[in-house]
Amino acid sequence: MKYLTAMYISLSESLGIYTRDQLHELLSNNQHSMPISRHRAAILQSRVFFFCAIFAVLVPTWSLIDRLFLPDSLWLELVLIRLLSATAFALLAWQARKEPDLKRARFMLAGMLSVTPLFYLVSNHWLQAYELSGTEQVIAELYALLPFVMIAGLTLFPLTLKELLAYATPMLAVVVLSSLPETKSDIPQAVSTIWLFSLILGVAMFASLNQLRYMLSQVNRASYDVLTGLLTRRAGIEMLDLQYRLATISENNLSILYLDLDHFKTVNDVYGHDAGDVVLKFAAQQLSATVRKGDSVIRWGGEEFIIILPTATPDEANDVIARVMKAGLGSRPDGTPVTASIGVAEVQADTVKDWKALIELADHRMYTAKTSGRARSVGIQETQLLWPASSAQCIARSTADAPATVSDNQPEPVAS
Ligand SMILES: Nc1nc2c(ncn2[C@@H]2O[C@H](COP(=O)(O)OP(=O)(O)OP(=O)(O)O)[C@@H](O)[C@H]2O)c(=O)[nH]1
Repeated sequence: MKYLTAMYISLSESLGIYTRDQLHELLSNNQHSMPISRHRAAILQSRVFFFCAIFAVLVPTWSLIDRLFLPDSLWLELVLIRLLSATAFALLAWQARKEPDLKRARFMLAGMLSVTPLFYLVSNHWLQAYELSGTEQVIAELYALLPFVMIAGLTLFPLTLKELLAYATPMLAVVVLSSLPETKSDIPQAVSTIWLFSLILGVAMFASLNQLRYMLSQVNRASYDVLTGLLTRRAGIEMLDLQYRLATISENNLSILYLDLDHFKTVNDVYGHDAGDVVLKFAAQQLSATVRKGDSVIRWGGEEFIIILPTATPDEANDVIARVMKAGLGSRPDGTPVTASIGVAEVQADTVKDWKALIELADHRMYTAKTSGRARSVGIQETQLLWPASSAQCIARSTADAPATVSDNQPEPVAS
């Protein structure tokens, strides 16, 4: 038992699994965030493209070798399936160049991994019908390596355990079926083939999971802001681009809120950067907790946030603002509420040409909210005062009255 526990620990460490979530991320893609799914789709599709393009050329080219060493009738049969396989690979390569999409990527990979076992089953059937010897025999033996090559190829794709099992099981079935011993003397050969295949499969799964783990850590690092846990600007741009395109294609609305915390600099200046961090972190948590599941909150800059609200109408965007108000953004170290100026823009009423124009518009409206006295939102037609006018004035006053510097040992901000 001790030995098994030690093995489990060392396996978890080598796969970088330290939390339950990390384990779930490796088991299935249910908990993968949008940036991860997008990156994985892009990697899978680009690799499927690469290998299918190579196989589309290599598979028919190999028939020159068959031509030299195999009987004519067998060569003709093999050419036929080589051409069919090459066509399938070329089609897959062509499809894999389309926009990355996880469903499509998995489908392409399944296609790629099925062509070779099918090719192997048919070629094996034909090869068995001939009495081959010498060089012919050697060439025939090379065909038997095809499933091993394919299973080893899994190492090149960052896959979850569920996907690996789904892809590997049919291949394992093909190998078991084609190795079934006809006589007692064939048993050792069959066992060693299946054993070798299982070993390579185990190593391939480990390598694939390791690659997924590495990809997850890289994407998470680039996509999530360390302080707030929100999407970084870089990941946010990808999300905006995607959501804008989805809204245009589906003719749905898309609203965005551009929030900038008011007089935030003074928190840093007066109470120190650490206190500023606490205020920022709390405000970010409040925003995340307020939005719906499909919405995204981005840390756009220092104390600037963008909330993407797919399909939201202006009324629904106002509902989100009302929820933000109800939850509050926390308090500054002096007890005054954290307020924000918000610019609202939307795809349908604001006729914009792309997501950049949408952001510019929301930014412009946020700036209008700032210059109109802060603590309010500005949309296409309306301006709403969100916090009582006294809040913003009070903050402005306290900013002016605040001592020049205060030690870092200030009371932490209190959630409102
Ligand atoms: N503590 C902390 N401060 C940050 C962080 N990122 C940016 N800031 C600070 O946020 C402040 C932003 O200040 P300004 O853009 O001048 O705006 P403001 O004081 O909020 O005033 P208005 O936006 O005009 O209401 C700067 O002092 C930055 O140093 C961060 O990660 N942590």
